[in-house]
Amino acid sequence: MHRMARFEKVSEEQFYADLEKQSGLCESVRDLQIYEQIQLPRRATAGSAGYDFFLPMDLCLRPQESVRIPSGIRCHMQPGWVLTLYPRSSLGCRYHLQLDNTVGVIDADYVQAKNEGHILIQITNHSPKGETLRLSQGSAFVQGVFLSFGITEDDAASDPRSGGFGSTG
Ligand SMILES: O=c1ccn([C@H]2C[C@H](O)[C@@H](COP(=O)(O)OP(=O)(O)OP(=O)(O)O)O2)c(=O)[nH]1
Repeated sequence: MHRMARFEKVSEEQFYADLEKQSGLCESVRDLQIYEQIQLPRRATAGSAGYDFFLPMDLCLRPQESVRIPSGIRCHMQPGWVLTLYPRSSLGCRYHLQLDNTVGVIDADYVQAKNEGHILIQITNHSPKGETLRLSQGSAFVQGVFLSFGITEDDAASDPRSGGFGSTG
């Protein structure tokens, strides 16, 4: 097994700055000191591929509602690796919970971005039965899998990354 990455929390300032931008979330957590309780992603079993990401706050998501969740997490990776994010199967099956970008792609150089590489996770509750999704703080809600990748023989990309979500055009 390759050991090529390290999760850590973003700074408290960065976490709350990104949280402030999410009006729906902020109402309920403004006065709570949730930064201290953020947990690093972890695997549930010795053979799991997925690192569970835990909710930094309680979540109530009505049918067809979306939210961008600041995970509080950044990830250092060695070159040649990418972290991919997917819904947990249990939530996908019951609520058809989806990442709005279908799969999250966290690049190794994102950790150097101006926002400290803060991993943001945008999800929508597509419940076919019109159920509201309620999860409490600390619940696992998505999973991250590390993948290795190759590049083309004539690849010459050299620009540094400064942001995410469309920052490179
Ligand atoms: O669910 C996600 C997906 C991406 N990102 C961050 C990490 C990633 O490295 C960066 C850029 O993502 P991506 O390359 O998928 O988006 P893009 O629209 O192509 O943006 P860019 O031009 O910044 O590469 O945004 C997240 O925080 N959460």
